[in-house]
Amino acid sequence: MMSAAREEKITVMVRLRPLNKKEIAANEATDWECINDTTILYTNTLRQGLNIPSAYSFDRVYGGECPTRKVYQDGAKEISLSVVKGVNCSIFAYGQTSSGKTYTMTGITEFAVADIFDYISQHEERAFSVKFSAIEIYNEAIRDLLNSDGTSLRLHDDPEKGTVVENATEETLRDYNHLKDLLSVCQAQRKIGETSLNERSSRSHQIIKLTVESCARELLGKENSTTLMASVSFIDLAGSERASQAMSAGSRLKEGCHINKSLLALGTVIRKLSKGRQGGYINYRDSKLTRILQPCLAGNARTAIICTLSPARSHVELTKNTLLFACSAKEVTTKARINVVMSDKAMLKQLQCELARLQTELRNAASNCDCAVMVRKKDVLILKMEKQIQELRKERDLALSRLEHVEASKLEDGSVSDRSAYVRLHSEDDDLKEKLLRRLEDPSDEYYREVECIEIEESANDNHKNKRAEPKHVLGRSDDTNNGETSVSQNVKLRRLNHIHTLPGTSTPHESVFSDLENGSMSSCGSGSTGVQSIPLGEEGSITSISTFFNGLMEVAERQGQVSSAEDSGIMGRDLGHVDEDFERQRKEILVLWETCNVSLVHRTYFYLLFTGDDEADSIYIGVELRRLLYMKDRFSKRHHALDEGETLTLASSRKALHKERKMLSKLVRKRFSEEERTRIYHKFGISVNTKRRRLQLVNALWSNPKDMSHVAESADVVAKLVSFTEQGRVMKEMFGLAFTPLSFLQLRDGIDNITNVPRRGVQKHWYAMQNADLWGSPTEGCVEYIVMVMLVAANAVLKHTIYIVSSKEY
Ligand SMILES: Nc1ncnc2c1ncn2[C@@H]1O[C@H](COP(=O)(O)OP(=O)(O)OP(=O)(O)O)[C@@H](O)[C@H]1O
Repeated sequence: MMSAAREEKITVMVRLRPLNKKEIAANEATDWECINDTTILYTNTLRQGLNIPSAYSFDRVYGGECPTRKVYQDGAKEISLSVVKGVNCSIFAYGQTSSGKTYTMTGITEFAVADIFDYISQHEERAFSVKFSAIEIYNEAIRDLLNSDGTSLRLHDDPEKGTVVENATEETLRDYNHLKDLLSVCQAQRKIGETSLNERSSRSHQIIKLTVESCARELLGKENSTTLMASVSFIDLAGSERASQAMSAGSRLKEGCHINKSLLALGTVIRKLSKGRQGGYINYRDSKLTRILQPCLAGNARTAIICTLSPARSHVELTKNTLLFACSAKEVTTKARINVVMSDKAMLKQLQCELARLQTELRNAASNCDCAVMVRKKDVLILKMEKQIQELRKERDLALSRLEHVEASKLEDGSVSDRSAYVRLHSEDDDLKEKLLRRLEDPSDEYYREVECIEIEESANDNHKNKRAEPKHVLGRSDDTNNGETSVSQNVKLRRLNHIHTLPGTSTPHESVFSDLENGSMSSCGSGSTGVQSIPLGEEGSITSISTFFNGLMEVAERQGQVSSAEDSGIMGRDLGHVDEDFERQRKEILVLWETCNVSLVHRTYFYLLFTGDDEADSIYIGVELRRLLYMKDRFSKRHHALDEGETLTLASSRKALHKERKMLSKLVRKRFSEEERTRIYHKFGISVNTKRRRLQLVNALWSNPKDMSHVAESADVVAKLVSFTEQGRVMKEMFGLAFTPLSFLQLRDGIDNITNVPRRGVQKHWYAMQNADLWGSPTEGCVEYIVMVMLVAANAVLKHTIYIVSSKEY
């Protein structure tokens, strides 16, 4: 295991030796001067042809008088002692022959080893071992300096350690004296020859290597121990030489060629390394020297190079070459690390930590990618949908249980003995119903006459004739008779209700119901009309309950039955032929608004089929429906408006409810239509009979094009059949959530049917309007207004029918 790499430049030092005896004897001049600790000057400007001397700067520059100890202390000690802390390092000397490499490196090695031993002695808490090995590269062959058999050693490229010399002898150093002995052996073994420049010229590159291992004593021998291991190399290169100067021949010449060749390779590597990435490919395999030195030059090691110089003018070219090499070397960077060797257990533990770290990284990476985010979002969506399904199931069960409760109540109240009897009751005596309907729709019947029952109070600025105008409605009385006591709300006033049919003899009805009629304060708006009817109100002017309201109606009906026998054969007049353009326009507008406001399909169907304009009261309903829808649309369009207290209907909730309704309707398709009918309907709505979800597609297509009147009519037909519109049975209740409406409503409706046997078709739309008024009820102005208006109109209509039936001789 290795720590993070620490990049640093190779430390380059220059050491200028003094002129030796031979040179002095030869009266050699010197042109080199160390002007400070870092700069050396070539002072022979004449020779250079320059006006100023050339200066060379390095980490340290040492003149001839400088002892080796100082060179070691200043530049090599700190690096060489890195070995005891687990960092590889190397110190080597480069220079021409006889420049003082061996002289320098011998001293450096001894000082360094001495300091290493000093360090070891000062750090007893750690157990150290120092191993010594020494090789030389002679004529491109590697020799073991601790082995005298002269066998050439091979180089091996280890994936972890890099290039290693195989089978080199390693001696564990016992002490400093042991080192001295070994150095002597090496010295004796090293190829040294005499040249004209050096009596003891080193003819090989020598590499002395100390490998230092240390471990904390307390962990010694334990499985989880860790060991620091590094090596320091002291490299004494052979000197570059000129054959002419060295006057070498024979074996010396051959040695010189190999030396120069390997030094040339080293110089090339250094030069390329100094250029960084621009240096191009570096072939360390050009020589054994560069292969072995590779870690020192560009790998896991701290390195110091001491370039030795001869001061003699006669060697100036080689000296300059050395300085050029030094200049390149100072640009080279190495990456040293602390080398830790782990025991198996420590390694296992460390690998486990590493595995955990990588797994965390992988998880983090996975969680950051889009795919993972999408999967998580989908999971959340699935959970949400599952929750919704559960809630829908609960709602369904609740609705079914309430429905059963309602039906059970009906069976218990004695009006019908069983379910079949109930159904029969609602479908029997069609002849009678038809007769009654004919009677109701008889245009010659002038039983009713048109009155203005509510005063028109149009604003002068109102360009919309009446139905879209913002109303100021007053219930049951005109302004001139209204003292405010009977208004439903101070703010809710009926401004206008056109063409409401009322009974001509109801100008003095039951006092508890129509007090206004009783006191004769009816406005006489409208030609010849006298009756203004008020619906039953509570003490504070509000509608107390539907029951009260209905009871009032029934009382009026009873009185009418007694007082108007002479008129009962009169006219329940309606202008059936009057379906004005305004009505059609509003109807079309409503069709579009239904779609915009996600109004229930069943509601649309009922409304469409019931309010066709064949009854003049329909214009009231249609006007009110239009106002209601415009109000809804307005509320929906205010996207961020805060819901008023009690307001629950929003665009989203309406959309959701419509979606729910469509799903429910889709479940009825198979039940209500034969296969043949289904095929025909699918075809009509452009749905393939082979599509899996054709039923849902069908209900989705229903009422989807409000501007196509034939589509609207077909949609209404289909929905009417789906919900058994003609039977008004169970399905209608499910669709409209009648299970949630007050029970009294159902009882009232069934009551009036059963008691008076009023033809269903004639009153059902009014009941429908009333029921829906209740369902839509909320404390918003629009809805209250709507409820009041609808109830008034519906009550009037129901009253008409009731009175008619009660007073009818046919009944
Ligand atoms: N700094 C110095 N001070 C005094 N004497 C020195 C110094 N450097 C070298 N010498 C002497 O110079 C001679 C040559 O030195 P050395 O053998 O170390 O050179 P070298 O570079 O190793 O040569 P080669 O490459 O031929 O082996 C030796 O006698 C040595 O004692």
